[in-house]
Amino acid sequence: MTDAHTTGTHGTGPFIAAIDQGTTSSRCIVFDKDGRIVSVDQKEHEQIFPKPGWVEHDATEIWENVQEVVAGAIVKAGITSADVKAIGITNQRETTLMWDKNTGEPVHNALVWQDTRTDALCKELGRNVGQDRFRRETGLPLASYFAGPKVRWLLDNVEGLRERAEAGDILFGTMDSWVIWNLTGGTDGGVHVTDVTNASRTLLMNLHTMAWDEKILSSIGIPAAVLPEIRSSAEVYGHAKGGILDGVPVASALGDQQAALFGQTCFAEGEAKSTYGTGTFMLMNTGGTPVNSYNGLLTTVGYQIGDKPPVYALEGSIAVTGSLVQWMRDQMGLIKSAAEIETLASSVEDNGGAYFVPAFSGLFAPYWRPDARGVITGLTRYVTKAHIARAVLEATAWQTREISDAMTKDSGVELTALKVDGGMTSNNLLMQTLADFLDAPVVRPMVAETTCLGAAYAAGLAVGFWPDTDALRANWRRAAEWTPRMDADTRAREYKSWLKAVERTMGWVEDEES
Ligand SMILES: Nc1ncnc2c1ncn2[C@@H]1O[C@H](COP(=O)(O)OP(=O)(O)O)[C@@H](O)[C@H]1O
Ligand SMILES: O=P(O)(O)OC[C@H](O)CO
Repeated sequence: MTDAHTTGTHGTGPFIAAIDQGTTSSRCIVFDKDGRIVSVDQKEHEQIFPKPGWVEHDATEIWENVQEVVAGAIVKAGITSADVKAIGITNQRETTLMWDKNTGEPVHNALVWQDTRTDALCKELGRNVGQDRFRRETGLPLASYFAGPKVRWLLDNVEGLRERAEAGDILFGTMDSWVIWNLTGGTDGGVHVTDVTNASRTLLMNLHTMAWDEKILSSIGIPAAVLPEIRSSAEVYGHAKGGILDGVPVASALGDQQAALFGQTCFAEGEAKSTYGTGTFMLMNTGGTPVNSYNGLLTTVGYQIGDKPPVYALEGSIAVTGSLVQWMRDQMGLIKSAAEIETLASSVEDNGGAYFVPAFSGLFAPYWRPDARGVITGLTRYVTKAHIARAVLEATAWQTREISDAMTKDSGVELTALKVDGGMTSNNLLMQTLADFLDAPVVRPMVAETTCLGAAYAAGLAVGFWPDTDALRANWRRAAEWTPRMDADTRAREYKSWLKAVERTMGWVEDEES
């Protein structure tokens, strides 16, 4: 397992600690009042692939890692719990866990957001209940990506679980709920809560009332007794019990993509960010009313600060971006490190006619097609591995362009600049390609850890560490900017070829296989 240990400039206290429980790792970052990083600790966890399309995490390992990285970050910062005014939580979204509230033991590994085992169940629910109902009430298409069908799968497949759940012994939560419950005492009085952003990814929360939707619960077949209480994203849920941060208020929870929106200070309607990690997620703040999507985006909650009204967002989710680079490294052996893809792709002028659509687990936004699978198209003898490397980077940029087009159609807002963050943004060629394909500037902030920063900001607001969102805006500083250089004809021609390549992915998996 790889661990990252970074210690930045020490500010003067007090501080806010943020925990990011992500898909590949858990990390804890301590921030000072200027939003600067004081210390970081990070630990990866095992990715479990029991069958093709199935992805699981061991939640006990994750909770152990969380405790370790929290202690690591606090020790590296050279501070104590007295210096930490609040803890914020952010997390991989949709990943679904059920555990026994009397023992604290998970009943099964967590089912990860990428897991496609509920495809058939979603089709069945679509036939019985209707796609439109889910879209209308929850803002989401009925897809295996979301938590609700995963809960139903666990209830149907773990022996005796439904009876235990109906008897009130079992709790369900996304990773925010699991971390907060454990942090606040677990079996010794842990609080069972989630926030509006995480709840908005379950297919179970009504987007208009911000409450669990009883009709949907009964149509999926989930007993209300397992559900956490839905709270705002920034308020004190409880206090840490035991551990190095004993007594510190636990004061925020946000899904990681919403946390990045918050950390990028996209507080005004029309402001958008895109985060480039394992997958890529573009979110646009749409203000106080949910905007329906007619172009394959998700309507979701952006954040809610205490008792203020919720702020909504439109989201374009791309399942495979950074993980395609990992695939080139680990499965294909064409590069030795993720960073090497830039050197390889830069050794050629263009893609040599090749297009790579990484529909490895179907296509997410804007298509939502579980039957799609990956293709490399346009191959001739001319094409080298360098052209393929270029096509890999272009795939991320074109998928962003498709989502940006859908956002403009749904919101009426033209993208004037895109704020970016995440591991892939260290790739200059990718960032330039993105500006070229979007025909808009791409800007990266000084603090690239926007996910943790957003959770820290929300926790800090909840305890009065920062007075308001204006104070947070003042901390945002630009570190780099890429401006478009591609001529309009080339862009239009290339986009057309990309869209043709996307068509080739569809319908690969026959109904019964998917
Ligand atoms: N220089 C690079 N060029 C392209 N992709 C990169 C580069 N560096 C890292 N990545 C990709 O970024 C991802 C890691 O980013 P990160 O933001 O830490 O992801 P996550 O939070 O989803 O775990 C990996 O999938 C990796 O392949
Ligand atoms: O943990 P990440 O950064 O891969 O983010 C995962 C997303 O929250 C999935 O919806």
